[in-house]
Amino acid sequence: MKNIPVILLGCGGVGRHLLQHIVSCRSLHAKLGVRLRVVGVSDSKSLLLASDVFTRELDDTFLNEVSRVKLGGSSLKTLSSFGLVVVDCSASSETMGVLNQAVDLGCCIVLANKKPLTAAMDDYDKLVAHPRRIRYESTVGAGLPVIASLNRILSSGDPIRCIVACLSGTLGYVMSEVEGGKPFSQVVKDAKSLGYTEPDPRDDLSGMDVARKALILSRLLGRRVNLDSLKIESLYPEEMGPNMMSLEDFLSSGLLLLDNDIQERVQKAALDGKVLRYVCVIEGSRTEVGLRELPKDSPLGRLRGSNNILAIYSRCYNEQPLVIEGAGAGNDTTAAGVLADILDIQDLFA
Ligand SMILES: NC(=O)C1=CN([C@@H]2O[C@H](COP(=O)(O)OP(=O)(O)OC[C@H]3O[C@@H](n4cnc5c(N)ncnc54)[C@H](OP(=O)(O)O)[C@@H]3O)[C@@H](O)[C@H]2O)C=CC1
Ligand SMILES: N[C@@H](CC=O)C(=O)O
Repeated sequence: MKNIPVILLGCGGVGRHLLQHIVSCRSLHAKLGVRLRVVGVSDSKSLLLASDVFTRELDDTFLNEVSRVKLGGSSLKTLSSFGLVVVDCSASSETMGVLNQAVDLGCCIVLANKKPLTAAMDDYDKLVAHPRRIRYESTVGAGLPVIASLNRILSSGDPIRCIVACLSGTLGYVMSEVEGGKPFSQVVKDAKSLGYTEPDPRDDLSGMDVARKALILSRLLGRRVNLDSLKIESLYPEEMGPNMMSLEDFLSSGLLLLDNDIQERVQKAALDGKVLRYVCVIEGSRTEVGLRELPKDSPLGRLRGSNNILAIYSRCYNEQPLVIEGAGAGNDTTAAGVLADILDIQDLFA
């Protein structure tokens, strides 16, 4: 039996679901000859570690208790009486230090968190220096096989010319719901409660979350670019940003101020038989993300709900792109993608 020690950073929607998946897949993993030994779990305030991370693990009853405590909105501190793959399911840029140390110690890293991969180029280089030891499939398209497919194309020497994609579950859901006449403010809140948005939905509405995904893909294609070189369209004005307005005020009053503008844009597009989609284009040295008016019956225009779609053009996929489409957000599917990443590096464990 292979033992894979795991430390989980971040135990919110995705992290909690991941723990539940790990516990419920015990018999499946046993058949595969693998055991995921969760030796540590952290939230923003505490780190729970098994008493000896080399020989012990947090047992399943305790992992279920961790999920229950986090579902109830409490801090892991409440369980602190109770010690490798380092799994980052936080949405924080502050995990970079721990991840760097993990790299130095030769640990494996699995990320749902996009921020470490979109930090400065030097930090990125260090993180991905050992490609066999890092997986980050869920950072783009949640559980969809986006990174794996791109890696296969690239490793076969097939140059990727262009990627056109809708990469935000939140913005996909929001745009297709407002088409049906629902107010923008309402559907953004719905997307948050469905687990599609980032902890602060302004990360989605500013285009920043899509830009991070676009940057991860651009860097995967070998481009030495940073976030500030991307063209990004925000759906709200600067004065509603996190530095100027609290999240509570944005959700309760700021969002309402955006309803009319979005409705007008949706109606204007509809007059020409078009719909609005938040699109990412990576072509040559250009990487940009923003709202586009697209024909209703185009592949991107037909996209519904939180689904993502990517069309990849290369020498082999020239006229007809390789298309990847499916659920692109949600705690469950994201956690499943993270779990698959952990299993994907099982060959590195005895
Ligand atoms: N939901 C989705 O559809 C998808 C999400 N992702 C990514 O998954 C990640 C997690 O999302 P989600 O679960 O929804 O977010 P949540 O806000 O629900 O959870 C984030 C967790 O991270 C913890 N945390 C915050 N800062 C730190 C830190 N410095 N060290 C350790 N833990 C920390 C929080 O602690 P506390 O509980 O104390 O606040 C919380 O437990 C995000 O990066 C997101 O972009 C990726 C693809 C799809
Ligand atoms: N907030 C993101 C979640 C996945 O990365 C989205 O809406 O796509």
